Amino acid sequence: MSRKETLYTPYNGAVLLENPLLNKGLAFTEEERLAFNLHGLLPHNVESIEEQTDRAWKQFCHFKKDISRHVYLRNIQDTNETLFYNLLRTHMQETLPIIYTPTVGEACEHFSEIYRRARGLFISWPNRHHIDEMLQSFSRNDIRVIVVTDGERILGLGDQGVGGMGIPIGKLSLYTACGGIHPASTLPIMLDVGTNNTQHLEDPLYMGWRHPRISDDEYLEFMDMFIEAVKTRWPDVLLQFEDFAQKNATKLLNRYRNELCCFNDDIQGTAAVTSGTLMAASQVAGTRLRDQRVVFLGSGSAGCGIADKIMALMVADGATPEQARNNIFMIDRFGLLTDDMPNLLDFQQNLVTSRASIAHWKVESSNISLLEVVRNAHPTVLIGVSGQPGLFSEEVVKEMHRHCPRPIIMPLSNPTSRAEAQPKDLIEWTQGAALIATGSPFAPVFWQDEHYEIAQCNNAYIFPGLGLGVLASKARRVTEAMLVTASKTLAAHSPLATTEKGGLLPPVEMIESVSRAIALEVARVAQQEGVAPAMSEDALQQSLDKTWWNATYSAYKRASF
Ligand SMILES: O=C([O-])CC(=O)C(=O)O
Ligand SMILES: [Mg+2]
Repeated sequence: MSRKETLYTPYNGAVLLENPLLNKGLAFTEEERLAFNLHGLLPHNVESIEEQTDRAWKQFCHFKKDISRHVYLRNIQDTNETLFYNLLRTHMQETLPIIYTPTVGEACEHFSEIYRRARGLFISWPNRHHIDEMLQSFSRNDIRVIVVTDGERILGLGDQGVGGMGIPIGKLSLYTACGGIHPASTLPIMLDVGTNNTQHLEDPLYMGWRHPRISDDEYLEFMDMFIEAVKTRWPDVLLQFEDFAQKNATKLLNRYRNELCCFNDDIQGTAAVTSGTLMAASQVAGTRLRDQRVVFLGSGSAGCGIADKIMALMVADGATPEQARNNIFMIDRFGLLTDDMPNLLDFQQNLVTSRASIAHWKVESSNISLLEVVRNAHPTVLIGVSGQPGLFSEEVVKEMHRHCPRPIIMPLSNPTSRAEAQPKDLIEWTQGAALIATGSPFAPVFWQDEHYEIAQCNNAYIFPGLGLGVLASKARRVTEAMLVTASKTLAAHSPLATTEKGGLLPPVEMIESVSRAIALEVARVAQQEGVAPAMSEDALQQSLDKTWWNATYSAYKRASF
């Protein structure tokens, strides 16, 4: 952990209090108040960060609605970031669902209503010829992590236009709260290329560019301009793509993955956390990963990203590529994806089921439903990435359980309102046998005197640690092997798999320590893969400690401009 250093700043008086990265509020000491002309601007008492956190926590509890709590927390973030992160770290379980999934979804939908103060960069299509200037004039030089969205597929809530900015802000809060990345080195970016959401377009309060979305070649040109500008301004930055529409997500990742250090969280982060959870669940169920039969409901870029990753892991676990392929079943709204279907998307081609291999199945029509797949394929794992609530019905789940003693069921769609099933129903329908992981947080289930922790299989278990590992090792790329090691490290921290108690994944209070473990492994693999400079183990540890930011105040001394 880094020691507190003295910070030299030229700012003083009200300007110092106005800067959320520098403001300490009542925690400015007597000497600092004198040196920085703060006397008179603050109430008399000097407080510790613990006292400030206590007050903030009481105020937080005073708000009853989640969205009001979100607005309150965001306000602290925009006034005093150190306090914000100390509050988050002190009350992780209560604050994470407010600042992140699920409440961040509501915050995106109501962004223009709840907006208070600017944060990050808004780059709109009409300003596309000034992207370089916008980045160059951005006041902080040492940006090391960017999360960017164009707001087109916000969680399972669709196109939120400029409101999508809530997601990069929320994700970066977790980079700091869970991954120890200094808040001054993070930057949320919203690429405003319009919106096709008529409700927003017609809303007089809507704050974004009021125009239908730019698409196709024009859109790609805009993205190219943005990426070029980022590469010029911050060539070593880690860029995370977040909540882009399915039609663009894979395309953009493939277009830029060799251009700069980047990854797509919905494709790769979700795949990594799901594979890690599946490894842990397989261990609990007493089965091998290579023997799982996995049904996906939802065949978009996220579902296919997970499927690709699981297939690769099955092969690493001893299956032949064909065996692995035959144990994966992808379903979209037209039913099971089969090799005779027209209009398959690029990333689906490798995942379709061959008609020949299922010729013996008993089905009613050529569109094979989820229930029919479950009846015929006898899956051991059911993964939901459909954005459609309730599709893991009682009939489907009971049918699955008839052929599988410990069904692994993951309704991953976010936010809570989009989950494919409610954990309490899954427990009841399977008489407590289901191993469950959801995308959004769910309370534990009590059923027949037993207590079941519900794991939150959310990419929040991966990206903060991945980011920390990339920064500490100075990695230039995010490779698949780095993501695999993140999954394995997460699985190794599963309470249920290692101690037979608790949930499939560690509680959120432990994300911080899990992130550190993931960071170390990611950094080691980055070196092995040759995408990070060689470093001794000691140097690596030191770099990790140095990168880690604690939410405590530095001592301030005056600097001249
Ligand atoms: O934000 C989350 O909670 C997980 C995620 O990336 C998504 O659902 O798009
Ligand atoms: Mg996302």
